[in-house]
Amino acid sequence: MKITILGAGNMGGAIACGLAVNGSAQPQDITVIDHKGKNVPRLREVSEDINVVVADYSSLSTADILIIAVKPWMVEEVLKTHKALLENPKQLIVSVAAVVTLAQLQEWTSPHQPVFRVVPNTAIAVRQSMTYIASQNADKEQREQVFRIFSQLGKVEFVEEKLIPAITSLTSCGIAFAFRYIRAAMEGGIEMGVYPDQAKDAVLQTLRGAIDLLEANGNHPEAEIDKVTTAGGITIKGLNEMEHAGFTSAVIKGLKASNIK
Ligand SMILES: NC(=O)C1=CN([C@@H]2O[C@H](COP(=O)(O)OP(=O)(O)OC[C@H]3O[C@@H](n4cnc5c(N)ncnc54)[C@H](O)[C@@H]3O)[C@@H](O)[C@H]2O)C=CC1
Ligand SMILES: O=C(O)[C@@H]1CCC=N1
Repeated sequence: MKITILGAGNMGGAIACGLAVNGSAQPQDITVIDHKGKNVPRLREVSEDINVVVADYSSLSTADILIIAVKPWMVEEVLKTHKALLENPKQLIVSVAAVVTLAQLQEWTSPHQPVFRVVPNTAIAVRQSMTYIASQNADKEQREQVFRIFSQLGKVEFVEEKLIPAITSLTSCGIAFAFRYIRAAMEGGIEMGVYPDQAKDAVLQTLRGAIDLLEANGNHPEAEIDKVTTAGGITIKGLNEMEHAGFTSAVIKGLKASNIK
């Protein structure tokens, strides 16, 4: 199965590396096209067998799966510019471009082309993405093919397209929100006299513990909070202070601001 990835940036590069490193695709079956050469050395370091090409679009016509990983506003242009090479009606067109819809992908390819809208996040670089997929004109086997690719790179779920903007906010943008929490907690720790590296370790292991607990027992987070907050104790003082400063409201507002339909 030949996979061409258009765009060797954060997403395209991470997908190529992830697939090559874990052996889910033969590196020689992966071609990465970028119109600039700056990312080539980084990809070559991961695997010398991946075909990394600069502005050579010939593999578009032979790929079984085309993964489009350019900026959203460039998707229409690249698909239209290279339309003559995209004539295989069975080729799976997979776009990771946020805000590009299935209807647009259909319009810019052909009316019966199997098209996929995929929402990963940057943790795809360490094969820990939460990836959501919506598709149109794809049969069960084609959906399974795309599912298999992304399940090598983290957790995958199929969703209806109408959920994609909210899911994008929670996961693709959400990873940045999680980093911001980590940074804020580190800064608090540093102000209290903890060294930065130690503060980072403390926050990361605490978050890991929180995730493992919720996954192990399936509880609602509030049930776990209840186990921590001793009546009259110190945790509730901290939580209430955070809420006075608008913590929950700030998170919800941020998520909604990123929920672009
Ligand atoms: N960065 C993120 O967290 C996420 C990004 N996405 C989507 O992934 C897509 C790519 O984003 P990034 O990888 O972050 O961007 P990026 O800017 O890192 O990578 C885009 C790459 O495409 C290349 N490119 C541009 N035009 C080209 C052309 N005509 N032919 C070949 N290559 C071309 C650029 O040189 C660049 O290397 C975007 O559509 C974005 O919405 C989706 C989810 C998360
Ligand atoms: O900020 C953005 O627009 C892109 C899409 C989701 C994550 N990064």
